[in-house]
Amino acid sequence: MINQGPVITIDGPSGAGKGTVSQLIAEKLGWHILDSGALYRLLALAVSHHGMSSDDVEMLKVLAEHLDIQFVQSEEGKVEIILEGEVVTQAIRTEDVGNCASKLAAIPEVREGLLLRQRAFSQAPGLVADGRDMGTVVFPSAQIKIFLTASAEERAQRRLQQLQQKGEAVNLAELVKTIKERDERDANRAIAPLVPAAGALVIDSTDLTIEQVVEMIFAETAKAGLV
Ligand SMILES: Nc1ncnc2c1ncn2[C@@H]1O[C@H](COP(=O)(O)OP(=O)(O)O)[C@@H](O)[C@H]1O
Ligand SMILES: Nc1ccn([C@@H]2O[C@H](COP(=O)(O)OP(=O)(O)O)[C@@H](O)[C@H]2O)c(=O)n1
Repeated sequence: MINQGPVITIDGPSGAGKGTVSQLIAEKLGWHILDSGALYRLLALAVSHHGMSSDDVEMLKVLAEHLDIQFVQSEEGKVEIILEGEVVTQAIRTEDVGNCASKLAAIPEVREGLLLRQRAFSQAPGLVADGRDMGTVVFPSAQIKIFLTASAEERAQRRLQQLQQKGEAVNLAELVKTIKERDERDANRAIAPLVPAAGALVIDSTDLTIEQVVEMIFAETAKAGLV
């Protein structure tokens, strides 16, 4: 792998705060960001748009390799996600798309198809990569590896608020159930299961604020001499 600058990987289960924290760290450092979950979500949406079967794994691999995606940064710093010419920034964030993404993510050919695309995000001055296997598979030589977690109940509560703000009708018991199902699938799949990378700093954010988590990761970055 060509090293295009330092990489911070932030892996962990759904709702642990990875996306929020990655964004804040990337802004603070002026580095690039990879939201790898968005790639799995985009693939899920494309499969549904094209009416494809998830049994045809070779076709899924081809689609993953060639999916027409753009991450476009607006002047206000907001990122719009475009799939095959259509703005899907909001459309990929539904629970349905997330569940479908989680199922596709267990297919080895899908992960293989997305691997090089993810590595291509590693560009100077540096990258903050958010996902499940960033430190274990995609960027094994990352300078800093974080495993961010929180209790399933806390994560479901956070997700509830997030979805309610977007006007999506969900209930807490249902969310706890799907979060646990997703944890189970992520942790037990044969390929790239969700586990802390060797040497990762494990942060349990259940009783921490977003700012406290950001500070802890920033302190690691400073300790490693990257800022
Ligand atoms: N440490 C924290 N304390 C409280 N709420 C948090 C914390 N970290 C994240 N959140 C909130 O939880 C929700 C889910 O966070 P998100 O970054 O989307 O998680 P992930 O990317 O791990 O799925 C967001 O609404 C976010 O503001
Ligand atoms: N690097 C990654 C990122 C996401 N995923 C999968 O893709 C799904 C969507 O990722 P996400 O981070 O956007 O979603 P949430 O689980 O936070 O809702 C997850 O449920 C994972 O199963 C993965 O397997 N590997």
